[in-house]
Amino acid sequence: MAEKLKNSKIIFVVGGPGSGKGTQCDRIVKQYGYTHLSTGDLLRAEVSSGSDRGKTLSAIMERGELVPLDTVLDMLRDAMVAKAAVSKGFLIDGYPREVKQGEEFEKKIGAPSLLLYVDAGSDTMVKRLVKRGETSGRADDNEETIKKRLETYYKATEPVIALYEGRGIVRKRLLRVVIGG
Ligand SMILES: Nc1ncnc2c1ncn2[C@H]1C[C@H](O)[C@@H](COP(=O)(O)OP(=O)(O)OP(=O)(O)O)O1
Ligand SMILES: Nc1nc2c(ncn2[C@@H]2O[C@H](COP(=O)(O)OP(=O)(O)O)[C@@H](O)[C@H]2O)c(=O)[nH]1
Ligand SMILES: [Mg+2]
Repeated sequence: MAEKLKNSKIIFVVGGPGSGKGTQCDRIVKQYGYTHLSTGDLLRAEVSSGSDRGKTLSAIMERGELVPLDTVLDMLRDAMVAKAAVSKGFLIDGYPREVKQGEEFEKKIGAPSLLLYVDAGSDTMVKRLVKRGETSGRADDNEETIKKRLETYYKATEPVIALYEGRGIVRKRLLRVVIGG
């Protein structure tokens, strides 16, 4: 376990593509001052760096698939360690994406105190992502990749929510009720 992260408060933020994870995290940061780390953003930063590793990652992301667990967990841990001294707590957005990711995170870093489940229907998610794609410049915000991302989400990520529900630490936010749309 990373020694520096031993006493950190950890909140997992899980939800489908376009469900509003990033939007909710921004609000929580404003209110509570937590540190927001999005695995998607960390991966996109690696892609932008033009490294060989970034090229491999980019191809996987454009297919709407999950990148290898070790890659994403190493990146996430480095980012957390870098902020450990100044952070009141971590909002981990987009991780775990599969049950195994949760298990490995707990072995190497620690247990979450909460899982925030950002829920939205698939029609809503698709609509938002297509709209976001008009300006986001993200290679995966196109209809074909969006479809694949949704499939990956329902198959690999939904079981994560059931796992933590069993522990009684899931909180659900119905965004349509909170903000509308
Ligand atoms: N924890 C992870 N494990 C494996 N692959 C990941 C992980 N996080 C992100 N990725 C990869 C696969 C995703 O399709 C891609 C983009 O992730 P992300 O930015 O979280 O987009 P998303 O489709 O879940 O939601 P959104 O675009 O709404 O933020 O990066
Ligand atoms: N109408 C509406 N749009 C939202 C809401 N939350 C997020 N969005 C929009 O939906 C898109 C995806 O949101 P984002 O926070 O990036 O979701 P993420 O992919 O889960 O991180 C963005 O264009 C947001 O502006 C909401 O509650 N209502
Ligand atoms: Mg996001």
